[in-house]
Amino acid sequence: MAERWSPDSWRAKPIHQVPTYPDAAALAGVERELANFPPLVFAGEARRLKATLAQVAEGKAFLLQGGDCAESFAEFSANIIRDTFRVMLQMAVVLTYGAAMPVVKVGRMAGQFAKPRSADTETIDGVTLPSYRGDNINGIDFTAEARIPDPQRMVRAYNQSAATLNLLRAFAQGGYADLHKVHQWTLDCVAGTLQAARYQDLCDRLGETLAFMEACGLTSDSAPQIRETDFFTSHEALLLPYEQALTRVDSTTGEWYDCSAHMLWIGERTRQPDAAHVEFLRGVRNPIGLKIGPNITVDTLLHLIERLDPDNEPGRLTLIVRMGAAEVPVKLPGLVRAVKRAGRKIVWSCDPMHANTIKAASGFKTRRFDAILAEVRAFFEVHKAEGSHGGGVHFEMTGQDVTECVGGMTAITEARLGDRYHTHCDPRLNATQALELAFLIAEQLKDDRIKAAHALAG
Ligand SMILES: O=C[C@H](O)[C@H](O)COP(=O)(O)O
Ligand SMILES: C=C(OP(=O)(O)O)C(=O)O
Repeated sequence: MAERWSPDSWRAKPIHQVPTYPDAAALAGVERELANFPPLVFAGEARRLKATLAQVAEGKAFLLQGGDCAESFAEFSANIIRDTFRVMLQMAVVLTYGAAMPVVKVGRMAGQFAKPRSADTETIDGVTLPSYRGDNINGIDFTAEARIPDPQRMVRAYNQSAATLNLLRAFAQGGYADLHKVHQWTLDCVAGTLQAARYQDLCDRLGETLAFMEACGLTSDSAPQIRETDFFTSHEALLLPYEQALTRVDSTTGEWYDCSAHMLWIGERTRQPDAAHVEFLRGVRNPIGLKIGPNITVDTLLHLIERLDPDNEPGRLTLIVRMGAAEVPVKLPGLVRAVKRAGRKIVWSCDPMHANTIKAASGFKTRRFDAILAEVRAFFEVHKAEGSHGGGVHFEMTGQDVTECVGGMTAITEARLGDRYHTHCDPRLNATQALELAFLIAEQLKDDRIKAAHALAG
């Protein structure tokens, strides 16, 4: 018999990585308040994303998921939102050329606030305080007061998410994403780099293609995808009181949707099959992601897939692999084979960020561009060898000119990390690095595509 689910059934399960709020009544008050707020997304949009991800699962589309490691109240402005959106549009154009298939754009935006941490506490100069867990939970300042979980922060995160989503919708549908404007998406901080030159070259070719299509009668009026795009939002569904409060019954289908974002994912640290986060997400009908690290076994993975996607619904489940380049060739093939043998229609995506975090001598957390690229390459190699579709990538990145990851063509060195290190948690690719990575991935996808076509032609 199917196990009963309700938006609060997670409360009876063991839970990891959640804060203890000192004032339970204040928390309950905020949960009631949020439950009365309008949903941030509506179910039909989440279903549209699921249908698009089904195309990815079938090998007919490619997923680009990216954005901040942790959104923050301090770094909240129209320019920051616009710049991340712009660099994602640029990456999508580059990847569309390489993969020769539609690119599904999903931002880690408009809700990506809560962070799982390796340790519950942090010690600086002999003082130990609770870890910072994201702006919707506590403050980043290293003071005892800032680190106390405050439920009012959820209300502020909701409002910031609503404003962010509003702007993203306007950009995506209001003319900014028109393919005739591709030249204008280049950010000032990227201008003058090799990536900018390569991108301009691509734009020129795209301009000629658009002119040709117009001459054939295919205009923005007859093909709206030329003047607007779909842009979806996602975040880790970590802070369950917030997620539950935004979970609503869809009036058209009678099904439950978590209306805080189109797509939600379960992190590597909270994917225990019988614990709260899996319990919560198994019951909502959004497309969902599951992060998997090198220690997952075939049995656990198949058990999790069964729990999260019992109907084997294409587009429902995206497995986001984050193992590190060295582990991918060892651990991933067996998982891909088992999933294939089980007939599961899932999306495979590569997160080359989370198993590649290191500490620089200066103390900054960083990631090496080469290690990130090596993991992406290893991921696609495995899928090619297994005859499966490496369907997407998942990056922590920003449109800002930060110096948080080392390497890439503009050669950010460890010594320069302190110049513009603004992340609230993990190091992000800057706009130039993100675009460079998109070009390198596009080259590989194009190469694989051409080789596959030749092989088919005999
Ligand atoms: O983004 C992911 C995690 O929140 C992050 O890697 C944890 O960082 P920590 O190891 O500093 O806690
Ligand atoms: C915490 C994250 O990832 P993971 O669960 O893979 O460590 C994240 O993507 O922010």
